[in-house]
Amino acid sequence: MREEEIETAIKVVVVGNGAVGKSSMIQRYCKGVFTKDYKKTIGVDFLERQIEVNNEEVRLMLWDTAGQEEFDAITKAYYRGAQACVLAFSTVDRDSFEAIESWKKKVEDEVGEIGMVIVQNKIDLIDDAVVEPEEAEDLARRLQLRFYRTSVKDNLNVDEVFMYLAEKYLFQINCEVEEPMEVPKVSIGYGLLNPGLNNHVNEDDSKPKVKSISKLNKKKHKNLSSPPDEGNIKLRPSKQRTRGKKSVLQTAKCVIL
Ligand SMILES: Nc1nc2c(ncn2[C@@H]2O[C@H](COP(=O)(O)OP(=O)(O)OP(=O)(O)O)[C@@H](O)[C@H]2O)c(=O)[nH]1
Repeated sequence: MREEEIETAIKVVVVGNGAVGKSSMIQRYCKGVFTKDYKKTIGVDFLERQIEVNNEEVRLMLWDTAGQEEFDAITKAYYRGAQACVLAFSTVDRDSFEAIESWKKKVEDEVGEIGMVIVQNKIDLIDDAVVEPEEAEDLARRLQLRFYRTSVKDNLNVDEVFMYLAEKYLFQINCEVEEPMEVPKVSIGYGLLNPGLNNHVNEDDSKPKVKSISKLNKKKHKNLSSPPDEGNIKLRPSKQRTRGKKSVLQTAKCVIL
């Protein structure tokens, strides 16, 4: 098989307290839109986007999970098979910041150690911030995770978050892609120093391929081998997601932090 025929599929779960902007982030990234309306996610939702990383086609499957504890039993079943994770909190919600570690644990309890990133969203509301910049940076340092500040509203740093996770994952499975961006694990001041970066919506640029699965509509979800209440969610992307081409997912040989 020629190398260019191989396509990688990465399951990314986006977790964090309610209303931190998880759904908005995924919608922004996959559809290029932002809406001010808040519609609580019930259970899980799913979108995907195909991107190119280091000349390699990568299909990102982004799983949007409900932030409310009442949905924990449902959402954690969907963590299984995840290869990367966004831990999100909001600039204007102290509780959401303090919950980051417990979100990390919830995901790791299901899937073990995977590539993760901490995201402080709603940085456009920095004037009303309830988390000191150093606190967030300290947390990221302590957990040894890359840290991004984003504004989904202003489309700031959203692409960078997912690109980082994709590059990190490719590095892990191929051991030949360079670790992205030679910056410390805490990527601070990014959005603040360069507020013009990516602050516009341009759907044509990204030409995302979007496939949505309505909330809790499991039957339509071709990626599942069994419904979540059976507690046995498995991704089978090789044929489904790669149109019959072999996935490189099984070829993992090395791990980096
Ligand atoms: N100002 C500002 N508002 C944002 C931003 N991102 C999201 N929001 C708003 O925050 C609210 C909650 O966003 P959602 O994306 O629904 O939050 P969620 O984390 O998916 O919430 P749950 O489904 O309850 O878990 C919405 O009103 C969004 O418009 C941002 O970057 N800046």
